[in-house]
Parts: sequence; structure tokens; C-alpha cells
Amino acid sequence: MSQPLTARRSEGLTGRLKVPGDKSISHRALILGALATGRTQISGLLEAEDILATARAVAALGADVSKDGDRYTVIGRGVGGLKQPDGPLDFGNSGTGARLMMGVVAGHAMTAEFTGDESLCRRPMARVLTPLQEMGLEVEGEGTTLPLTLRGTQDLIPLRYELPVASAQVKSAILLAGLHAPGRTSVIETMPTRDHTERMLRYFGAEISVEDREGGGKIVTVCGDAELTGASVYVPSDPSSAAFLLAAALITPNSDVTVEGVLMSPTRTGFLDTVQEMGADIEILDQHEASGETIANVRARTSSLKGVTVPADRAPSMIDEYPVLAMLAAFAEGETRMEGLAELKLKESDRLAATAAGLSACGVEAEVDGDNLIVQGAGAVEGGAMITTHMDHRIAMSFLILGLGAAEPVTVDDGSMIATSFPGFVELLSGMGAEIS
Ligand SMILES: O=C(O)C1=C[C@@H](OP(=O)(O)O)[C@@H](O)[C@H](O)C1
Ligand SMILES: C=C(OP(=O)(O)O)C(=O)O
Repeated sequence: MSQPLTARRSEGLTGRLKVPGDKSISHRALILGALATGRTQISGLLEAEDILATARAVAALGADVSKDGDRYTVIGRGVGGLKQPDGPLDFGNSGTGARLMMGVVAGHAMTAEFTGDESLCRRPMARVLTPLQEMGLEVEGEGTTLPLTLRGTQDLIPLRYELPVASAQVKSAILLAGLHAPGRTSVIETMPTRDHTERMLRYFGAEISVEDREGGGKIVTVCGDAELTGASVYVPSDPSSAAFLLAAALITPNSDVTVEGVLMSPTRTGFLDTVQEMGADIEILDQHEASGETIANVRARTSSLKGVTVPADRAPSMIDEYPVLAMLAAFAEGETRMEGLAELKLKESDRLAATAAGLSACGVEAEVDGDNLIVQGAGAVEGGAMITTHMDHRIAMSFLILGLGAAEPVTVDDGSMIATSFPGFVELLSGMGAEIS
């Protein structure tokens, strides 16, 4: 059932708030907890649909997942110790859950059916299946989209693989499979992507090395036949979720908002770097270390923005933030060029097309030129449109943010998918003074 939502011009957004836990770290904490021996305790886990699907999947494979207050506990079965699931593993809307778990299933002598919702069943899986098949995974039939039946093996072969696309999901699936293979499995990335898997693997006791690659990028190597030990994980606030609240403050008059405890990994801060280049009044406060990651409070105040060029090599560090950046570009003065975004066509929807179409409907000049998105900012936005979200949470949230600054209300056709990554989005914004209903 679709749930339309409308955002109206708002001002004076204020507050000090926390957004829910980081989605990438939450998936990984559940998965490594299931592959470890003993108890993993997770505080701050993101309780969104994508993560709950991963929790159900690891439970279906025999890990014990429970919740007490706001802490989750996973009792794992050790690397290679998971059991054949009784039914299909349904990952809902989540590319990360599906792709990372393919790496896990690859290393177990089991058959598992992977499925998901309409959006996930359109997304490409060959990028993960190809390297995993080189390691020994078998895929039933010729298909490369879900639903798919996969047969893993206890006799995986280690792999050295150069990623053809900059993808932390593909890197992570191979590293997770590599835990089961004898010898060393290496992933070579020419453009560094988020490094939460390698950090957390090390934290759980795996032998892992990260070297600089000649000519740029990284080589990540994991030693197989690994043993992981359960650990305590703290999940910081998700910078991709924080971006929406910060953007709302930047484009509405008289606003001053601080988001607390935000993950500041350099592999995730491209959005903050870019808005600062655009002239945003952003302050990074109280930066410190927590559980091996840097976190900080981020303060944003109403700002006059100017258009910029965002280079292709910044894409991995802000890949999920482009739709909301495009909204800011619409309120900026001048052209914003966002380059090298082929990957955005393969997310929950074709985000380049959905963003350009929605902006045009709101009276903003926007076009997709090959893999680039170009927005002509005019300092103000008309709005007054109904936006098609194509089952994409980030498209829904981005256009609601646009509506808070536009002259006329902006309606999204379906806000229900927001729960896949950011439960409480509407309530948090309403608490800041935004008009969304
Ligand atoms: O590894 C992860 O947790 C993620 C990696 C990114 O996808 P790709 O690996 O496809 O770039 C990102 O878009 C996604 O939201 C989360
Ligand atoms: C691309 C995203 O997630 P996933 O690939 O896990 O579906 C996202 O959250 O924007």
C-alpha cells in the first residue's frame, strides 16, 4: 500500500538530534556476529527493514539473534558453521544484505534461495556471482537477478580479484567468502570504497591486511580458514541519513541543526566535503574515536550555496547522498555537475533518471548527460509537483527535503519505503519544525 507524503515550505528548523545507526555497519555486525563463535553484542543497531531482513536471514542460517532493551545479541556458529535454511532468504529492498550474504553462503555446503522485493529483483547480481563462482559457488540456471538458488561449498578456492566497479558490497562478499577458503583472498580496488568490512573483520580477530595499490587504490587481503570471536559493537549514526537533516537546515531560513554522533569515516564524508565547497555553514564538533571509527557532531545552519563540480573519484565516498545533493544544487546559484555516476543507475531505482525527472517536475533545469547529472541552480525552487519514487527510499526522502524549501508543496507518491533505511524520518523532521505529513 503506497503512502503519499507532502512537504511544505518551512523555516526555523532547530534541534540537537541523533539519527538511527549506520546501515552498512549494522548489516556487517549481524553477519560477523553469526560467523563468530560466542556472543556479539550490538548497541545502536539500525532497526530498519533492510537490517531486519539481514537479522532474519542470519537467524534462518542458525545464528541466535535476540534483543534486550536497545541492545541486540547474536550467538554465532563459527566460520563455516551455519546451517541450511528451511526456506528462501528474503532480503526485501536491500542490495547490501543480499550481496554480502551470497559471500557467506558461498563458503557453506548448503543450498539457499535468495529473493527480494520488485526493486531488488531488478538489480544486477552478476558483479558478486562472477567472483564467487570463480571461488566455487554454484548458481542454478542462467539468471543473474533474484530470485536465485545458490549452492555453496566447504572447498572454496582463494581468489585475487580486481573489482571492475567501485563497490563495497562486491568487495565485502569476496572477503566474507575468503574467510572460508584456505590461503589468502585479495580484493584490489582502484577507487577506495567504504572499509567497514575490513575494519570489523580485524576487530573480530581475522588476519587482514590493507596495502596501498601502485597508481592509487587499495589491496585488501584476508587469510582463510579464519576464526572470528564475538565482540561488542557500537554502531554510530548513519552519515547518509544525517545528510537529509543537514540539507533541510541548509535550505530553510533561520535554521540551526546539530546531528550527534555521526560516523566520520573518510570513506563516507564526500557529502560534507562537497557541501562545504558549495559554501555551506557546516561545523564538525567534538570529533573523537569510538569502537575503531571516528564520530563527531555535525552542525548545519541556513546557507547561501553555489554550484560546484563534483569529481568522479569522490563518488564512492558519497554514493547514496547524490539525490539529496542534487536537491541542494537546485537551491544553489549556478550549475552543479556531478560526474561519474554510472552506479547510481543500478540502485533501488535509476537514481539519475528519477532525480532529474523529479527536479524537472519541480521547475528545476536538470539533465542526465551520460553518467553525469547536471543541475542548474537558480537560488529558489518552484515545487508543486507529485514525485514518482520507484520504490526508492532515498528518492522519497530527497524530494521531501526539497519540498521544505520550495515555494509550493512537494508530494512523493510513496513514503513507505523510507522505513527500509530511516525509520522515524518524518517524526524527526517534524520535531525540528518541518511541515511534512
Ligand atoms: O557496502 C555497503 O554497505 C554499501 C555500499 C554501497 O553500494 P555499492 O557497493 O553497490 O556501491 C551503498 O550504495 C550501499 O547503500 C551500502
Ligand atoms: C543503495 C542503497 O542500499 P542497498 O544497495 O543496500 O539496497 C541505499 O541505501 O541507498
